[in-house]
Parts: sequence; C-alpha cells; structure tokens
Amino acid sequence: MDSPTTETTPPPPTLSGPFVGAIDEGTTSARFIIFRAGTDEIVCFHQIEVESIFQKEGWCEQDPMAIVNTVNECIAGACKKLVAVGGKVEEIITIGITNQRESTVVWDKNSGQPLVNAIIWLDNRTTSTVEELLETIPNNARNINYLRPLCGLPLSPYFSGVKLRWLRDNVPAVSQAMEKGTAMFGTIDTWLMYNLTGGKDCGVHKTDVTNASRTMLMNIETLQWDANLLKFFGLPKTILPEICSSAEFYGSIAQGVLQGIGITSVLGDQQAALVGQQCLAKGQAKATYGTGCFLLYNTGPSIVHSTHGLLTTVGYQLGRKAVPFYALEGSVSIAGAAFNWLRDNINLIQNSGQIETMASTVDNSLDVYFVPAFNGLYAPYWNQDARGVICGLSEETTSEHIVRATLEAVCFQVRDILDSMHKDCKIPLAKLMVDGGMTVNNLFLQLQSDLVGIQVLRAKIAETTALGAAMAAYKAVESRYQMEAPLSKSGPREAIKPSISATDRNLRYQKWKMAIDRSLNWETSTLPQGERDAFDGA
Ligand SMILES: Nc1ncnc2c1ncn2[C@@H]1O[C@H](COP(=O)(O)OP(=O)(O)O)[C@@H](O)[C@H]1O
Ligand SMILES: O=P(O)(O)OC[C@H](O)CO
Repeated sequence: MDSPTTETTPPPPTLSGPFVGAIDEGTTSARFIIFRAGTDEIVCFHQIEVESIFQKEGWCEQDPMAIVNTVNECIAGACKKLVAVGGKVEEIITIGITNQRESTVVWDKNSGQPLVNAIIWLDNRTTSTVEELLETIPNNARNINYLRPLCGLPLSPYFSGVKLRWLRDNVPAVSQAMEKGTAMFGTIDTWLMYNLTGGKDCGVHKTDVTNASRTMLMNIETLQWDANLLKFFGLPKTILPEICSSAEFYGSIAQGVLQGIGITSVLGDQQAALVGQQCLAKGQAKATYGTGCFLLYNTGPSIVHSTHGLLTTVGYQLGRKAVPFYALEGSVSIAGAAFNWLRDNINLIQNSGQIETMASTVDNSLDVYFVPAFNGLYAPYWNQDARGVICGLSEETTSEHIVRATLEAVCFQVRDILDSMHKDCKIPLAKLMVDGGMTVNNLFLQLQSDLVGIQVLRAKIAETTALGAAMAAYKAVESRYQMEAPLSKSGPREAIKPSISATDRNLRYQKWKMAIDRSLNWETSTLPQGERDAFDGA
C-alpha cells in the first residue's frame, strides 16, 4: 500500500498593487482594463462587443442601458481576473473613464431611465437639421464655419448639439421633458458617470472639457456652456452637466465590486489616446485607428483655428487649476468600420484576422480606389452629401484588391489630414505615433508610412486610450506622478519607414483625389427635375 502523501496546496499567487482601472467605452466594444499604477503594464482586462442598431438608412443607435450593463459586466469580469492572478480589488485605488465622443443620451431625471436610444456619433439622420440651422445664419450666409470662432467646430451632423436639437424637434418625450425641466443630457461619459455613481438616487451629472468640446455648446476659450451657442441651437441650459477638468474627483462608485472607489478622470477617447501616447508637448501628434480614425496634434495652451478643415478641440486639462491644452483634430468617420462593412454587408471577409493575409496576397490594389464615405466625409471635406464609391474596377479585380484598397483608403484619408495640418501649422510632421485596433496589422502600417511618406511609430501597447484615462486618474490622486516619465521598461517603439518613391506616392494620391471628387455631393448631384423627367420618358 502506498504511504499517505501529505498534499500541500500551493499558496495562491500574489500580485501587489496599487492598481488603476480604466473604463474604455468605444463604439465597437467596451472594456475595463486594470493597470499597475503609474505604468503601462496591463494586469488584466475584460472586453465585450456593444451592439449598434441600424433602424433606418444613415441611422446608428445604441441602447443606453445595454452600454451601462456591458460596462458593469466588464468591471466584474476584469476584477474576477485580477483576483485569479493574485491581485486584490481593494488595491484598485482609483478609476478613469474614456469614451466614444459626441454620442448623445437624454434621460429622465425622476426615473433615471433613457427617453430614447443613444444617437451614435456617426449617425447621419441630422443632415436636414444642419440644413435648417444653416438657414438661420444671418445674411443668408449658409456658412458651416459660422460657429467656429466660438466652439472650434463646423456645423455637421457629427456633433452632439445638432443631435440634441434633432431630438428636441422629433421626439415628443424629449421636447416635453425639456419643457418640464426633467430632461438630462449627457455624452457617454456623463451617462456612465451618472449610473456608476447612483443613477436617479445620487448620480452625479458631470462631464469633462474634452467631451464638452465636442458638443458645439461649449465656448472653446471660457470652457463653459455658451449662452449664444445654446440660443443658436434652441436648447435649455438646465439639461446640461457641469463641466469639470479631465483629472479631478468626480464621485464614488455606488455599488458592485468597486463600491466606494473614486472616479478621478474623464477624457474623450481620442484625447485619452493623446495622453496615453504621451503626446504631452506642443507639436506632438498621434493617430488612433478604431471604428473611425482620429489624428490629434497638440497645439499646447494656444487655440489654433484651422482654415483647412480641421477641428479645434480641447486636448486635456489635467486638474481644476491646470492650464488647458488644445489640439487640432482631423477626424475620419470610417476607418476600421469599412472592414465591418466588408464582413457584415458584403461578405468579403469573415473576420479581421483575414484582412492582412488577404491584402498581402496581392502586390498592389490594381488601381482600385475605395472611398468609404458611407455617412458623408468628415475632415477636411465636411461634405455630408458624399457617399461611398469604389473606382477603377476591372475584369482582373479580386476580393484581395478590394481589401487592400480598403486599407489604403484609411491611409489616404490620413494623408488628406496631414496635408491640412501642414498648411495650418506650417511645420510638417516628421513622425506619427499610431495606436488602435487596426494597428495590429503590419501591412497596414507599412502602407500608411508609404502613402504619407513619414515614419510611423507603433505604440508599445494597443490600449493607449485606456492608458491615457488611467494616467489622468492616477495623476488626480498622486500629485508626484510625472506623466512624461517613461512608462514602459521594454525598449523603444517599433518604427516603420516609407519604402516607395515620392513620385509613386504622389501619383497614387492624385488618383485618390479623383476618387474623392466622384464621391463628393453624391446625394445632391442628381439631374435637375426637367432633365430627370426627360430621362424617365415623362
Ligand atoms: N487586423 C486588422 N486589420 C484592419 N482592421 C482591423 C484589424 N483588427 C481590427 N480591425 C478594425 O479595428 C476596429 C476595432 O478597433 P478598436 O480600437 O477596438 O475600435 P473602437 O475603439 O472604435 O471600439 C474594427 O472596426 C475592426 O474592423
Ligand atoms: O470608437 P472610436 O475609437 O472609433 O472613437 C470614436 C470617436 O470618439 C468619435 O468621435
């Protein structure tokens, strides 16, 4: 008989904190990421896709309660993983929030329940609202840049103020609640904050300067809601949250596994990525490639008004008394989303893992150019009537060429933006820091470097957005923390250099511009009525 063994259970692993958590509520998915405080080391994370609802052509909504539930599930999932790797939830000292920007939620003060689905930033239903607002501009000027001196933004369906005006005009529950004084408005950060801190019972109603700078309702100089802008949009101030800095105490989590932990940062996701990339000095820039693509150029404490189609936005303000830093932004609405379309609508790919493999099987796109202007074109064109086109198809064109042309479309849109930034700032960028879901694709980064002719530096971690929120949250509780100090112990960033000639690059870009011409004003470029009647045989 075997002698009895004295089985000893190994002691559970231990992992010491402190830790900082970040909620990253993106358009495609939500995640909660737990970092070791003051570093870019991800201890664990939990991520869940968020469903978008497409009720009508050009509409894009999400269920606000589903957003909250998904975030809560991500928090619970990540905390469970933290414990599994030997960490203690009590050692999460603070958390930050970063979010898809401009998406608009309106809810009822008494019930805490949404009055309508969230209108997502890339929803295009408000083109007619923009038209109506343009009509109200004095001297029949119809100038989309009329409000730029006040808010830094052109009139576009993209921004929350326009979406809110549409809700006021089209959803009786919203207009009635506005009249009764029971409506509350928030971008996704505000909606999450309200729910995490207690909802209708004691939820705080606050936003930060970066999210507020995307509403068209905040004055870009005073960083407060602007009476003239509110009057222009016909919206009551009572529905708006309090504007705070991006790094300060907002409130404490009311329930669940993180109950009692403070929330000490809020940043729009693109601004959070600027912080996470440590682009903390004037002249530094980053591009984040997710659902859309957003290039932000830090202009320091100065407000630079673009004359070439870029946005002026708040980059960050890291503390109540801190100096606000501004940025010039080039926004592209459809980047990774073009691949979701290839997958869901056209069945050209089954998953994003195939993109690089397929595009690498061909040497070039065989002169195919794809402008994915599904909801108009953002920077630098701001043409809400543009629509998608695929040009240059021939008998030889294959799926692989189209997939490659889709990657190139994102690269060319970034070239459009860099050209505008060069014109506005005079100094050409020598290198571009990149991050986001698409940057796992090596071929894509090579194409990006080739088609813009500058070095592309891949971020050490893909989750720079969450990292920026975690850095700001930590800064708010640890004043000695130096945000510029190296975060990572693991060597320099990977650099991708251009490998094609300037002549080749410029020829390709000319063709891209021809494709852009074909997509602009598509919605309004129909034949005049008389000619249309003749064409129809009337
Ligand atoms: N290998 C890849 N090549 C190209 N695009 C990709 C790849 N992997 C993911 N994507 C795209 O990246 C997007 C997701 O990136 P992510 O940064 O998570 O987005 P978001 O923050 O908007 O939720 C999706 O639109 C997807 O199509
Ligand atoms: O979901 P993302 O990461 O593409 O970001 C969305 C932007 O914040 C929209 O302005």
